[in-house]
Amino acid sequence: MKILSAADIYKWEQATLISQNISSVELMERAAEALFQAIQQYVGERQASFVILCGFGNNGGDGLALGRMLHMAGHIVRIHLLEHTSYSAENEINQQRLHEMDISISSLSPESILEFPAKSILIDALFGYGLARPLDDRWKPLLYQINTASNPVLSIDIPSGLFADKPTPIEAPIIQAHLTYTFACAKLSLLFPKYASFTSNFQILDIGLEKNIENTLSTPYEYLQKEDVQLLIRPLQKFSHKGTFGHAYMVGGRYGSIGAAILASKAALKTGCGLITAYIPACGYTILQGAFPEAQVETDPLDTHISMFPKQITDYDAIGMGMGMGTHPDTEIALRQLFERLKLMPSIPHLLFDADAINILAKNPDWHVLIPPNSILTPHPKELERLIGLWTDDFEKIAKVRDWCRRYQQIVVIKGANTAIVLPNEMVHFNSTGNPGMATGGSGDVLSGIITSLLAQGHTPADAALLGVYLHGLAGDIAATTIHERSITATDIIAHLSSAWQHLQNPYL
Ligand SMILES: NC(=O)C1=CN([C@@H]2O[C@H](COP(=O)(O)OP(=O)(O)OC[C@H]3O[C@@H](n4cnc5c(N)ncnc54)[C@H](OP(=O)(O)O)[C@@H]3O)[C@@H](O)[C@H]2O)[C@H](O)CC1
Ligand SMILES: [K+]
Repeated sequence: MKILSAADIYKWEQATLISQNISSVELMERAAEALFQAIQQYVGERQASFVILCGFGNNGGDGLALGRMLHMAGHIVRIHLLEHTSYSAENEINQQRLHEMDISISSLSPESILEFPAKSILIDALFGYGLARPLDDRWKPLLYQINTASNPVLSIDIPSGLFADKPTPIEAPIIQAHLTYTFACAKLSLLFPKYASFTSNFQILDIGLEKNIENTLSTPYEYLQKEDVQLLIRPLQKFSHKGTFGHAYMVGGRYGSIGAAILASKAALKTGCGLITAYIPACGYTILQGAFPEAQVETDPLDTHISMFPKQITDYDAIGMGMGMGTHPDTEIALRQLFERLKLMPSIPHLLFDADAINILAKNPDWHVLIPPNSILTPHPKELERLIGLWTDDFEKIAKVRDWCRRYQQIVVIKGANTAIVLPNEMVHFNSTGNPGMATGGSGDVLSGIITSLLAQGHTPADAALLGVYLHGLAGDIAATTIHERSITATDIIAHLSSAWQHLQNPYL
């Protein structure tokens, strides 16, 4: 699914009105109907109480129309409307519809002192994507009352005060929504860690905007969903043997963190590659063989860390390296020598660099040009910062990574909530699966194993990164259905990979 700018969503909306021959009030009614259905689901069977805070534009219009529908369904509804010199036409029509039904509207100003009945749900319909500049300090008292109330806050389209597609200064007043119902497509700001306190959760509501028109709007940003990744799966063949599914080589571990290599290797096998060989320092031999009999194990001549890469390393289909590897100077030299060898080879395996492999690369900026094109780097935010330097906001971070990927023709997977996969063509895919419980030690090692496995199975690097990230998040989401998010471990993610495959390949789920 595309992630569009506010300007493009407006174009999409206007072109839909013409192509479907409907009025903007009818489209607003459709949007309110979608909101109403979603909120009915949120409250369940019970009668609920709502306080709807409406602005003077179409975001406010949505709130007014929703208020009418909730009232008609028997809920207790209080509607507040910002006093203003002029309202949008659709807003006025919806005010009129409420008057005709004798549903009262109270006035609201930035100075209002409000009382929210206990257990009522607050609906934020103050500003949507029409926000033209950050809200000024005059709005602070009103937004403070909403943000500090114990009531749940549901935002319509976007938390009021937040720009959809450009940086918002976080010292400006912004609604802190528990859940945002956003129309037609995801918005960039809903996906960025910097705004997480305003947008902890969101749900996309389909309001029937014309698909053909969406296809004409171009954007470098995509929201990665099930239907996108299903297209990337390579089918299993009846006459397959273990060689068909590729041989992955997992390089990592040092004294004290052999577990990282075990997790990555297990995840690789569970994702479906035919064979895996782990290359670890000698101290890990017994541990790895004991923990994981399916793996083949090769060891470095040194006991504590990796000091060389064996000659045959280039015989494998894919190599994932760096998990728990450490940055010992010997390891650094070994990596440099590997690059020299790769340069001389006519064809090389697909490569994934994680954790300490990235830290070594960050320490040596002159090596960046040596990383073979189409390699995958999977940094967490701190590793990314070491690699590309600081950024002032998430928009700049993404711009810097896009620049990096184009310049070096590499794929960067920025790990975190809504992991972003940035491709050499500068497309950015934000993942839709995963949960906070996955921010746990070893989760990244599992992701490296999954992606390396998909590379070994013959997926292109871009497909392996997209499918791998989605699958990893999905396994975590399925784990969270039976294990509390706080208790999810990396091993649980591996244990649920099989269900994630089943879910992904089942069209009815
Ligand atoms: N996506 C869709 O297809 C649909 C979306 N809908 C809803 O419409 C809103 C967008 O509505 P719009 O009227 O364009 O804008 P807003 O309601 O967000 O607000 C616009 C008014 O706010 C004023 N404004 C802007 N910035 C500020 C500020 N910092 N302080 C005070 N006032 C501000 C602006 O006036 P200015 O001239 O002063 O800029 C506008 O008057 C969208 O988010 C959806 O909720 C449709 O209902 C259905 C289809
Ligand atoms: K809003």
